[in-house]
Amino acid sequence: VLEMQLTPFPIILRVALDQLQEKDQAKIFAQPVSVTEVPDYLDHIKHPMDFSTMRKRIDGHEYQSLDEFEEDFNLIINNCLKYNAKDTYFYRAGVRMRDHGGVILRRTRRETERIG
Ligand SMILES: CCOC(=O)c1ccc2c(c1)NC(=O)[C@@H](C)N2
Repeated sequence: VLEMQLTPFPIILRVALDQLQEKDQAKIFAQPVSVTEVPDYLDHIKHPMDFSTMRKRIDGHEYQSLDEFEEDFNLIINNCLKYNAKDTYFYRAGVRMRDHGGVILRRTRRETERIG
């Protein structure tokens, strides 16, 4: 039986975002990369993204689907893997977040669309 999720969509996204941020204990993905700390960041990264911006987009009802939410998550990861050299702490944190995020987002998608 096709069973759609009864939980409001913004709640589902906030729970997923909280689960992603649990995997960012160092909070390196929590806020926009500081252009004072990293002056050349915006020369390389044309579409910055971070978890606080994603939270604002949830509150502003800017995500119409889980795909759109995942698109911003993938932006965080791909920006990180692009800007940081492979032998850096940041790059390795990006790889780990990509892997953790995949598990969390797959579970969220499965729980949202239940076909019983
Ligand atoms: C206080 C100094 O902070 C940083 O240099 C810094 C802080 C956070 C960062 C970052 C750099 N680079 C990044 O690519 C993303 C993952 N986060």
